Formats: sequence, C-alpha cells, structure tokens
Amino acid sequence: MTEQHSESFYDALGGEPALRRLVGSFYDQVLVDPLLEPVFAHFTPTHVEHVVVWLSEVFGGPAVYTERLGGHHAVLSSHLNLNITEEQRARWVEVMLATAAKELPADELLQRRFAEYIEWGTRIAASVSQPGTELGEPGPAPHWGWDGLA
Ligand code: HEM
Repeated sequence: MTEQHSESFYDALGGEPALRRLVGSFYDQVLVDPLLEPVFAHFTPTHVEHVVVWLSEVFGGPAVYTERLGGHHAVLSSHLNLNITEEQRARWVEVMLATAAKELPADELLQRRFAEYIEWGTRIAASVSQPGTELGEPGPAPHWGWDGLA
C-alpha cells in the first residue's frame, strides 16, 4: 500500500455499492452498443450481480465468487467460444473506463489501477474466448490493489 493511501483499495473505490452502480450503468450502455450487443445475446439479470461479486473479490472485498460461484475457472469459462474481437474488447474497455470516470472516486491512482485491471482482464477474456481454448487450472482469483496485481 502506498503512503498516501491508508484506506484499502476496495474501501477507497466505495465497496460493493459503488461497483454495483458502475456495473449497472456499464451494462445499460453495452446492451445498446451496436458492436457489443450481439456478444451479449444471452444476457441475464444475474450477469450484472455476478460481475459485481467478481470485481469485489478482485479488488479486495469478500471472496464470494470463489466461495459460491466457481471462482477463477468459472469466470474464464464464461468467455469460452465467445470469439471476442479486438475491436469488441477495446470498445468494452472504452465504455467501462468512461463509466468508471463517472461512478468511481476521482482519485488519479485509483482510476489508473482500475484501468490497468480492466486492460489486463479484457485481454485474458478475449484470449480465452478464441476457439479451441483449453483452460486447465487457472489458479486462484487475481487480486488487484494500490500496487496493481498482488
Ligand atoms: C475485466 C474484464 C472482464 C470481466 C471481469 C468479466 C466478467 C465476467 C463475469 C463475472 C461473467 C459471468 C457472468 C455470469 O455468471 O452470469 C462474464 C460473462 C460474460 N462476459 Fe465477461 N468479463 C470481462 C470481459 C469481457 C469482454 C471484453 C467481453 C466481450 C466483449 C465479455 C463478454 C461476456 C459475455 C458475453 C458473458 C456471458 C456469457 C454467457 O452468456 O454466459 N466479457 N464476464
């Protein structure tokens, strides 16, 4: 943890309520975006809640995704065979970061670390989404904070 941030990354970003606002607003935009909407043809309302729970765990909140929703392996599996293009990945990032700028605190390091996770995570999602991917055992859920990937 850096000197100027005594609060945990999770608390600083506003915990689960902030992530719920972020993800809700994000999918409102994704589901009407011409490039992204076709990828989310099988979207369900539980999707939003599951992404909130995943992001909470990654950023230092409770490990509920690992305990109840299948953990890292399940998140990666959700993206298998989606065939996400680089254009779609980049658009996903663009919408997410624009939403984070509005919904998360205007702390420069917090926004930067969040953006780094999003860049990293979307590259993995797009990579495993290509045909023929075999996941193997991906290990525990990643953790991300003031110093990036823990
Ligand atoms: C940091 C990046 C990402 C995170 C944290 C993430 C997180 C998740 C999670 C937690 C789920 C499971 C939802 C559930 O259980 O219902 C999921 C599913 C999904 N994700 Fe992502 N995702 C990321 C990137 C992407 C990208 C870049 C795309 C496409 C452009 C994408 C498209 C999808 C789709 C279509 C599903 C639903 C698959 C189905 O129908 O079950 N994701 N994602």
